[in-house]
Amino acid sequence: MLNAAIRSGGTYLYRDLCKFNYSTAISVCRQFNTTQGQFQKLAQFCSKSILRSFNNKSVTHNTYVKTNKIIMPEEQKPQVVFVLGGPGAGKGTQCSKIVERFQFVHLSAGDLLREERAREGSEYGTLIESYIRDGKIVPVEVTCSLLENAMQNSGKTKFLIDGFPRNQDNLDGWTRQMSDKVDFLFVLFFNCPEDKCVERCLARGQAGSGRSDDNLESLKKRIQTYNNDSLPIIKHYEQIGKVQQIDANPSADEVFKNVEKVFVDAGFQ
Ligand SMILES: Nc1ncnc2c1ncn2[C@@H]1O[C@H](COP(=O)(O)OP(=O)(O)OP(=O)(O)O)[C@@H](O)[C@H]1O
Ligand SMILES: O=c1ccn([C@@H]2O[C@H](COP(=O)(O)O)[C@@H](O)[C@H]2O)c(=O)[nH]1
Repeated sequence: MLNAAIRSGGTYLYRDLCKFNYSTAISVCRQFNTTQGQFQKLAQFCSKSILRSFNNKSVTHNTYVKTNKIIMPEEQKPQVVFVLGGPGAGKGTQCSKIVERFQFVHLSAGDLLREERAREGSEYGTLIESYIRDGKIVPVEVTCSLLENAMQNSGKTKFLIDGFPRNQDNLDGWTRQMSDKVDFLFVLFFNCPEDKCVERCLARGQAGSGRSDDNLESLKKRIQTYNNDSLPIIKHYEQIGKVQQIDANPSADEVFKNVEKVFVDAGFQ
């Protein structure tokens, strides 16, 4: 359809562009060197479908990208921070504080998997439960789709992705499916001694978390998976200068002082 539009040399554009999805429409506009005036005409014509898509996708209407003669509204990609660290390091606790202070959306990959496990009729419920209980990492196709859906459904643009990517399969899958769609900022890494992680998870279990993996047997496996599979991913991001490391040992409020500084230094108010 895109090729047909391009071949038709422009006359096709205003009449039929509204039938395209957002990305195709943008692509056609670029191919036709659409000017700002033409774009406005197009926008009026296609107000029902295209403009609604633009709004959903948080296009910055006042900003125009100028490349040669092409003048198009610039799409603001969602911003993503990955939050990593051992089990019980305090990722979820700190994410709640970041949400309150900086209005990010917190998406815990573990929570999304637990929700999917509990969803009636889910084809992945049994698989997810066996992976979680064994401290193993669920195939990325499942997790990445849950994350992408949650991002789209939120209608927001600043995300903390907590507990992902946890292994090479996660990283490869995310890169394939999501890297072009988002603006990745950095990894927020909570560095916590192993004994402290275990102590916190066991206390959380005893306090009634209801999690099937807050027990010593599952924790041994989770820590092994973390050391073998997740630490190399953190090292990878460190090598490309994308890790903000936080000491997760002190009290939650003390930890947050350092977290807050990272976000302020990154330009968030
Ligand atoms: N800095 C801290 N000092 C003491 N306890 C903490 C601290 N941060 C979190 N906790 C407690 O430790 C437990 C684990 O914290 P949290 O759920 O935030 O960790 P997490 O890294 O998200 O864990 P998981 O990866 O297992 O989901 C919770 O009961 C929480 O209240
Ligand atoms: O990307 C992910 C995130 C989580 N899992 C599985 O869930 C449990 C619990 O995760 P928490 O982050 O501690 O809530 C984890 O041990 C994995 O089994 C996953 O597979 N992929």
